Amino acid sequence: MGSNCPNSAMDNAMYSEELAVAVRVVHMACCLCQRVQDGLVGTSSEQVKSKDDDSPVTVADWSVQATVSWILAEVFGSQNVSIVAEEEVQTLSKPDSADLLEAVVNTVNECLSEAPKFGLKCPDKALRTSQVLDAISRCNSTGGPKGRHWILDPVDGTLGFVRGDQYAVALALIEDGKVVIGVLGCPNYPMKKEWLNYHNKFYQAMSKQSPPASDSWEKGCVMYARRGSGEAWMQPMVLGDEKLEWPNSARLIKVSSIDNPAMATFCEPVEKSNSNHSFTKGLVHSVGLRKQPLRVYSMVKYAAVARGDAEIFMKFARAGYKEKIWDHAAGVLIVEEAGGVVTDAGGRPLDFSRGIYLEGLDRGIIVCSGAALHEKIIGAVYASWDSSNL
Ligand SMILES: Nc1ncnc2c1ncn2[C@@H]1O[C@H](COP(=O)(O)OS(=O)(=O)O)[C@@H](OP(=O)(O)O)[C@H]1O
Ligand SMILES: [Mg+2]
Ligand SMILES: [Mg+2]
Ligand SMILES: [Mg+2]
Repeated sequence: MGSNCPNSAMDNAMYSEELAVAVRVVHMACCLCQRVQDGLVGTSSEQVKSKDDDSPVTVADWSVQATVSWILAEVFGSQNVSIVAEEEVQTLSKPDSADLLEAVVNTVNECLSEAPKFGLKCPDKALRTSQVLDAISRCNSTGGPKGRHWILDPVDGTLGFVRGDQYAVALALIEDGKVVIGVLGCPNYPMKKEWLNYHNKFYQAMSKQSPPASDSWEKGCVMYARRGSGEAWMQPMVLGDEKLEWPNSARLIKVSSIDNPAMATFCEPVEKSNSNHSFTKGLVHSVGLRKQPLRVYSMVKYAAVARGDAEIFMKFARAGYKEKIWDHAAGVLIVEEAGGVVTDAGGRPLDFSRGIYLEGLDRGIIVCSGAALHEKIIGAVYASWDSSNL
């Protein structure tokens, strides 16, 4: 997987600066999110808003989008950078959002002031409100089949984020419709799965051990991959107050080698409204999976498959829902380069070339550690679809 790119050597040289900047800015974003989440959990916060579709958005979502947008424009030149990202400024610009906007501006400036620790340039002076709003609203590209586009989900799994649980920062680069770089920051997904927080459900399902006593443990991680390299990497997340020297240490990650369904772990979205749990229950049963599903917020599900903590991730959204490219681009590339297989339920690769949606997606998304499990799942979808009422 992933090594079928004919120009891999050339591509490696071509994307090295983009990858280095993307990894660094995702580390910065992870620190930002961790600070906001620490301040959010347990408070009845005014810092969480509802969007038109009732989904949550927070200070962290806007602040990460502004920070990443500002850094990419600074390094590559704003006229050269096209960014497709989730958030808009409407809610933030409303008169009754003045406090929220102030919190975003402060959060962005605090984060950007730390850029030099990550080997990036910080602004000469703090950004003004209008500059922060510009940075957010500049991310209004719609991608497409030609040219380079950055794809950003500033906080994926915002629901998990506000609940003090798993979430991810996802940044990818597509060129001519193909994902060429993927970076996934997972601030609550420790380097070792045994260290998952004892209070979260993911931990309870995966581990029976106590979390480490030390507070300097590697609580979060950042994963990344470059198309065609056949390699995916993971670094410990850097805590904001630590002395840091780049390059950060990275270790190779690989998908699991388990291909026996009875031994395999399957993950899926937490919310029933985001994926049909009863349909996957039937599939899982017919394929012979025995373990309870791991319900995890966000693209941490891709991360879990990429580093071998789980073998399968499936998502079947309700009919009519169109998956967005920022919810998948980084995760798909990292899983593929780590040796896994990602397709729609018809067995076709996901198409990132057609704007902000994964147009033409056949029913759902199937992510597997290997071809054998993947074939079994696709076969089971075919066998059970007609009777599923989906
Ligand atoms: N109705 C519906 N159906 C399917 N998918 C939806 C739906 N609504 C939202 N979303 C998108 O799901 C993203 C979160 O997906 P997850 O797999 O993490 O789901 S869950 O939070 O674990 O339930 C979530 O990403 P974020 O908004 O970045 O959190 C959404 O883009
Ligand atoms: Mg998302
Ligand atoms: Mg999001
Ligand atoms: Mg959202």
